[in-house]
Amino acid sequence: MKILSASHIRDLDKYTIQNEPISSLELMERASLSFVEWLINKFDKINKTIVFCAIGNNGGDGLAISRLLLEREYQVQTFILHDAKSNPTDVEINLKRLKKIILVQDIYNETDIPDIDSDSIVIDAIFGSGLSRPITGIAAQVVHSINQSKATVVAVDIPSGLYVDTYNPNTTIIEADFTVSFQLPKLSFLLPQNARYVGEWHITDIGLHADAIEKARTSYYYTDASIVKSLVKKRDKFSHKGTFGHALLVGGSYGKMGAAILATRSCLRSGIGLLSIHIPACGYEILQTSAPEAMAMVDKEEKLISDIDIPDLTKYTAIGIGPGIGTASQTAEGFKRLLEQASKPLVIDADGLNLLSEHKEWLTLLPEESILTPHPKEFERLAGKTANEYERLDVLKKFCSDYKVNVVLKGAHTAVANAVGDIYFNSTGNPGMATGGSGDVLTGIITSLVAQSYQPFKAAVLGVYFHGLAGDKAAASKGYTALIASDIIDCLPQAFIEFGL
Ligand SMILES: NC(=O)C1=CN([C@@H]2O[C@H](COP(=O)(O)OP(=O)(O)OC[C@H]3O[C@@H](n4cnc5c(N)ncnc54)[C@H](O)[C@@H]3O)[C@@H](O)[C@H]2O)[C@@H](O)CC1
Ligand SMILES: [K+]
Repeated sequence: MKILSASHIRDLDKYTIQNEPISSLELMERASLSFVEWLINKFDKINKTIVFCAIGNNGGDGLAISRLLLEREYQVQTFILHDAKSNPTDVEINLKRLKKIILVQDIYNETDIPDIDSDSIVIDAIFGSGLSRPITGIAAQVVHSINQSKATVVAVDIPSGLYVDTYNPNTTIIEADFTVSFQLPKLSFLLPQNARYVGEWHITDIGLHADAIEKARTSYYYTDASIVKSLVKKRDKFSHKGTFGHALLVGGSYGKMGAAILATRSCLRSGIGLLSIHIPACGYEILQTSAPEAMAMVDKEEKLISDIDIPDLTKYTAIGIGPGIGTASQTAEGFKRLLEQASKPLVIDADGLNLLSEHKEWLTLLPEESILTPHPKEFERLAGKTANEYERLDVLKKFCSDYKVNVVLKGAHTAVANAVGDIYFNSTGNPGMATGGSGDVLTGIITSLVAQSYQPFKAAVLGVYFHGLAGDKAAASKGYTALIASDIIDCLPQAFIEFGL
């Protein structure tokens, strides 16, 4: 799915109205109906809904939603905030329609704000995608009352106060339990700093024109099943193991062989033809017993990786380095030599990233299209601190463009960025995956896909998606608390099978 800016959304709206064609009033009705259907489907029992509307189109949705709920015999109380001057026509019409059935209560000042029962559902239709400045005055007081209440809060399109795609330094923002948004996800939903405002978010299809969505230009995408289907390559019956590449993984040190093993096993489970792994001598038996399918090469050092003295690097179709290597000075030297010798993109994780942060001058040695997979803290060490997550996206784009690399910025909606400024946010995964070894598993998957000749950026997007999907399948049987990294590997087969792979 595409992620569009506030102005693109307005254009999409206009295009649909002109070309479907449909009146703006009808479009508002369709959006409101999709919200009501979601609401009724979600909650078995609805005691009472309290709808707060302002007088923009988001408020218009709220008025239409109130009427549609009343027609379905739900108990509804609707309040309208008189904050702005003039009402758009569609809002006027919806207000008149609603006033024929119930008394719509006005909010002019603080004493007009109702008490909010804890067992009610509050529908936030105060401001939507048209919000252009921080919320102040009576609207701010209403937002605070809603946030202080114990009621379940459902936001229409976007929590009031949040901007679609830019940072709002003002914190007068609705803290919704659920956000039901129209047609496409909004950038702000995907940034962890907004999780407390957005809650659990859902998208409803309101039939905005497909041609306009297709034509809209954006650099932000939400990696869903349809994007994944368009990127994966099926195996044909004449393929042999040479078709699926030969990967090299460099990992492990004394006490951290587990990281190398996890990357090895996930690489094997992601379709690699052949896998060699360079490990410290102490890891030889561990590796040969736990992953007999991989070929082991040992370092001259017993406990760590030093000289990654690999005769012919060109025979490997991808090289992954980092899991469990540590940051000892001999390892740093070996790592630097590998950077100098490698001509194909590298996949770099964990201590590989720490070594890069300690030696930023090595960043220019990275082969083009290499993939770096940092956590936010690791990224901060590489690229510097930012004031907020919107600014971090700009830094992410600049970093990728400066060094001509791909970065997988790990988090709840992992962001995969490339050198031309595209960012794909992932849709799979769960909190159970925040556990030791999960990142090593991801390194193995991405290395495997690059080795199978997926273009590195696509390999990263797909690797992140399948890693999350396998994690979701693991969580379905193990739950979030008990989930460990090996469970993700065990569920990779199911994740690939789901896409006919
Ligand atoms: N995008 C779509 O396809 C559709 C959008 N609809 C609804 O329309 C919404 C967007 O409507 P609008 O653009 O009218 O804007 P909003 O309803 O989001 O409200 C903004 C209105 O308040 C004013 N305003 C902005 N910031 C303010 C502030 N801090 N304090 C007071 N007033 C402020 C603006 O001038 C504007 O009139 C969407 O969020 C959605 O709910 C739906 O009705 C139909 C389909
Ligand atoms: K809203």
